Amino acid sequence: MVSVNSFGISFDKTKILEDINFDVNEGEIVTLLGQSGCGKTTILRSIAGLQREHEGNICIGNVCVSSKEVFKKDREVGYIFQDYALFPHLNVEENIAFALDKMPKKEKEKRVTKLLEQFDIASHRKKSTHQLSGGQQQRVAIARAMANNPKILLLDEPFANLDSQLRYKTKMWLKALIKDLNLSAILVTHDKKEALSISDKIGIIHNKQLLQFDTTLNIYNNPQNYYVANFLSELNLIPNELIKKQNIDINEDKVAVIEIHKCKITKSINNFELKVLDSSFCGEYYELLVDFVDYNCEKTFKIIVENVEDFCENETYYLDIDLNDLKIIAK
Ligand SMILES: Nc1ncnc2c1ncn2[C@@H]1O[C@H](COP(=O)(O)OP(=O)(O)OP(=O)(O)O)[C@@H](O)[C@H]1O
Repeated sequence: MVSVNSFGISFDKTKILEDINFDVNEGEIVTLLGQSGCGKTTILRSIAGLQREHEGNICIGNVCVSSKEVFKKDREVGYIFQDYALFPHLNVEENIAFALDKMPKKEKEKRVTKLLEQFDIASHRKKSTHQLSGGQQQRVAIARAMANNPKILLLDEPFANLDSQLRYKTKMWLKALIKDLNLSAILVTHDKKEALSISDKIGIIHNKQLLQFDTTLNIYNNPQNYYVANFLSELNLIPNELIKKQNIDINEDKVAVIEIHKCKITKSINNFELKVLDSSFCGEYYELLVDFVDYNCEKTFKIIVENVEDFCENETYYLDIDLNDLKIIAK
């Protein structure tokens, strides 16, 4: 288990993160989500012991690993870097063996062979890393991270360099590996779909803080505020004045949101009069960009339709929604 307690960090006197608290249990995949530069990698680096100057403490099992006296071998951490960080001057098997530098030679050879087979890269063992595809490089990086049988796996954007098909396959394969070995895994990504599909729990980082940390379903269904909700779903925002016209209570601290896929467009008259501003082709569907007549949307309001020929910019349409699908949440 990993336990991050009252963690905070500053660089050049600028606070990057403050009072971050979360736990990752065995067999659990936790994803940290947040905008670029919010501090996700910094948290991973601190857990791996690569960033020792920080506030608070980080414990792995019963050992508090923030102190300078604890060496990397005691941390039992495998780290898969965003760009894989393979050594270009070493071949595949040497890259993996590098993680086992203190092991006796015979034992090391056996372990490397086992890892090459386990991660399906045995036929590439003598290749240099630049002769490998992105997916193969990723497997070498994972094999190297797993070489010392870590209990904790840290993954920084591990699927970023893979095409969508390989990304999906690798994600499912990695999830099974983490569950089989009962590892505690922490994943960093920008991709909300990826986070939702692989994680047991999600933490959203914003403005130096961990805004919300919860199980994937809880955080998706009960977002604490608009930032969290908008990070995890494709949402439309309905102006508060229009909501009040439906006799729904809403104050200035709150906003009314609805998932885009729950919004339809109709010609039947209701209070949500719309004008179509633009449309764009998205492959299997079109996206209509609309706005309310007399009420300005703060954000772009999108509606998915199968066909754009039925809609023209100068005609009046109405938003068709089930009011039960509306969520009133904090701003
Ligand atoms: N060693 C360092 N010295 C100074 N500033 C640093 C250092 N490491 C990180 N930072 C700064 O801390 C902030 C957080 O960086 P970090 O890499 O953790 O963000 P991130 O959320 O992982 O970003 P991304 O999603 O773009 O990878 C950034 O502003 C970065 O410039």
